[in-house]
Amino acid sequence: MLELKNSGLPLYLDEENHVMALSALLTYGGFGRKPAAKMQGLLADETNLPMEENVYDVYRKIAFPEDEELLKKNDFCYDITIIMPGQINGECKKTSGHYHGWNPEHTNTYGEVYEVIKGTALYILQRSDNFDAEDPEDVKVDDLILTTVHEGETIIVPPNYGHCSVNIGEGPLVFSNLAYVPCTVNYGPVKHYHGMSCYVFKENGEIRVKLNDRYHQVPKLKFATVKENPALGIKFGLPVYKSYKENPEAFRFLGYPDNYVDEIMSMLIYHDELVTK
Ligand SMILES: O=P(O)(O)OC[C@H]1O[C@](O)(CO)[C@@H](O)[C@@H]1O
Repeated sequence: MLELKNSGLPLYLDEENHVMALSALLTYGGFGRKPAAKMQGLLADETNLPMEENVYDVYRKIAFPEDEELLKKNDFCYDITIIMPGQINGECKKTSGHYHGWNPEHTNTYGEVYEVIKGTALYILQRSDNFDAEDPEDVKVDDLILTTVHEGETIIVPPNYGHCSVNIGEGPLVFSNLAYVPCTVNYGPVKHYHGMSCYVFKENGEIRVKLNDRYHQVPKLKFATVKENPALGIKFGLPVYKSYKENPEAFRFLGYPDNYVDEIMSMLIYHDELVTK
């Protein structure tokens, strides 16, 4: 069993089947699995799909009992996703991809915090101001950023961006999310276009990106990595769970996104090429 030290929590990974074990000191609210069968309609090539093969697991609402009250007060949840290693017909394993819904109290949708505990993540971030258009054919993607996040680093998924997590490393990708519970999730537009605006492949160890031609128009790809922002509780090397516990007020942006959009966007560092390692 490998201790998932970057989480700062007593969590352990079975290195053979990539199932996570939680110490009995922690409570958790449930577990969900997405095998390839449940990813149908989202993958680049679905020929001879290995239906039973696991793509990812999500462990929801992890906490120490003494922290449950604080999480409940802020309406936050801390979950862990494990994306399995490997590819399906060359495409790196990934989550379904979704947008967060609008909320009448805010101009911007909710963001969320993703902390890479083990492995290397590529987050596909795509902004659409009309993702909820009545006719999904009208949906327009205005910005597309492929953001690489290394082990021990954290990204704030910016408000208004649909997001999909891709495992580009060799082993499993383990990441946590700290998110605002009342945030609604919209899968429809991503499903309509058979995935996000691009697909990520690994061929002979090289990462390759292919645009999804079901989208009528895809903006120029941008490539990014991330930087920390202690004012928003994001300090690399300091587990998000711990950072939140020490300074819950720093994470106010999760429930009140409107005043933080520019600051969150400024945490992305742009590059000319995709960062793969
Ligand atoms: O399968 P779903 O619902 O898209 O969830 C995938 C991801 O979304 C989250 O719920 C948060 O955005 C994560 O917990 C998980 O990685």
